[in-house]
Order: sequence, then structure tokens, then C-alpha cells
Amino acid sequence: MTALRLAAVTAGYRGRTVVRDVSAHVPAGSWLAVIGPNGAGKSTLLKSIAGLVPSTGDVSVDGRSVAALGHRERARLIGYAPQTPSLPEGLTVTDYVLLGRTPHLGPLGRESRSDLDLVSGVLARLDLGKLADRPLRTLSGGERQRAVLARVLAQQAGVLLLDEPTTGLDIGHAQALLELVDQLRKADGTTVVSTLHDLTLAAQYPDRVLLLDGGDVAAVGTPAEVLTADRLSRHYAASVTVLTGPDGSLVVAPTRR
Ligand SMILES: Nc1ncnc2c1ncn2[C@@H]1O[C@H](COP(=O)(O)OP(=O)(O)OP(=O)(O)O)[C@@H](O)[C@H]1O
Repeated sequence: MTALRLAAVTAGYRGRTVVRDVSAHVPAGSWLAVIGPNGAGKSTLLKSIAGLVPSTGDVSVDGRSVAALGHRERARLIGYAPQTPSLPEGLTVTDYVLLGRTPHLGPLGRESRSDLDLVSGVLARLDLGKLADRPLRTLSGGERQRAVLARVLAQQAGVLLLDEPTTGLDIGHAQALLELVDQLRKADGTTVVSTLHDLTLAAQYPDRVLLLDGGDVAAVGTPAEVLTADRLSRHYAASVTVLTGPDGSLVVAPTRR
């Protein structure tokens, strides 16, 4: 069980601040969605939690500031799946997903039977079993996206940072992936922070939603509190209706002006 806390996180690139003063508590086993229009700073916020862009403020996991941790120790605590990763195209899916085990390997860096079994299990759960021996360069966009997620799931970190995990996935694979993430947090207490453009999915899976606009926190709360038609119209310059689906969950639908 791993809780994540952000305290006044401010991050940017070469002197330009693009995320300002973000504070949030993400309890162990909970799911925070970071939403907001293009360029709002969502990916930058995730990268700063992963330690990939310079930031000020503090990121702590179970009360330990991650700035003080080495790369390997941080990778055991925090797994990060980027939005547009550059992939080692020649590797097979299995070998690529096995890279997720790197922070757990012994001094010789050799994977054990249990690492291989874990990777096969993850591939099966992401519907990648039949592609296990295929080089990454031969995969479709959605298959590549699932391979990236398989790698981060194989890492078995307590905190998962998923940047637009459903990009390029069809509706069935998107649902299967989010259900799998949901199962992980319920079964293992994995803590999830994901960016999501699909606001209906943001309403259905996470416990809390943080809306970024222009690098600032514009709202944070439960999906029902944050995802109102008025707020979404204002921050996205969009025309939307928020409906209630048959199961009581919210559906954010675009409407013609
Ligand atoms: N490596 C970089 N160097 C300089 N500026 C960057 C870099 N990466 C992102 N930015 C800028 O930082 C701002 C926030 O970008 P970021 O990718 O975090 O936004 P986002 O909310 O994830 O957007 P999107 O929804 O389009 O993916 C943008 O103005 C972007 O141009």
C-alpha cells in the first residue's frame, strides 16, 4: 500500500514554468485523474512526479521524499508509462516488457523464472499473449500502447503514473485496460495517477479528478464535483452536456453549438 503526496509541485522547462503549485494527496489504492486542455501541463506534472523534469516542492511516497532516492529505488516505488515513448523497435514484446523487471533484478541483472512468469501473466491480461515473440516494430499503434502499459505493470511499482493510457486503443481494449488498472488498485493497493482526455472515462474510473488549466489547479474533487458542464465548457472552450448513464455514472457528451 503506497500513498503519494504532492506538496506545492512547480515544474517546467528551461526557465519556463508550466505547472504551478500543485498539491494533492493520493491515498494508497486510490486513483487520481489529471485532466485539462491541450498544453495545460498534465504530462509535465506526471514527468515531475517521475523525476524526469526539474521541479520544486516535494513529492513523497509513504512519507518519504522521492528526491532523496536513487534511480533504482524510485523505480521500485513509481512506475511511469509515457504518452509517446520511443521504443527499442528490434526487441520482442516479451523482452521489452521484461525491462520493467530491471529495478527488481539481482546484481547479475538476470531475470528468473518468476520474472518470466509474471511477464507472461501481464501479457495475457493485456491480450498480448499471441504477440509475445513479435518485434515491437511490427505492432499496430494500439498494440504498442498496450506493450508500454505491460512494461509498467511488470514493474509492480506501488504508484503507477499513466500518461493517456487509452490513446490509440479501441473502446474494448480501453475498457479492458482501465478495468485491469482498477483491479490492481483494489487487489494490491496500487495507487494510480493518470492523465485522461476522455472525460467519460475520467468520470467512471478514478476516485478524484484534478483539472489543470494553464499550469494551475482549476478544480479538484470527485468526478461529480469537477465534471460539470459549465466548468468543462469554460476550461476546454467546448460545448458539452453531462448526462447520467443507466448505472448512475456520468457521461460527458459533446453537443453541437
Ligand atoms: N520538453 C519541453 N520543452 C519545452 N517546453 C515543453 C516541453 N514539453 C512540453 N512543453 C510545453 O509545456 C506545456 C505543457 O505541456 P504538457 O505536455 O505538459 O501539456 P499536456 O497538458 O500534457 O498537453 P496535451 O493534452 O496536449 O498532451 C506546453 O506549452 C508545451 O509546449
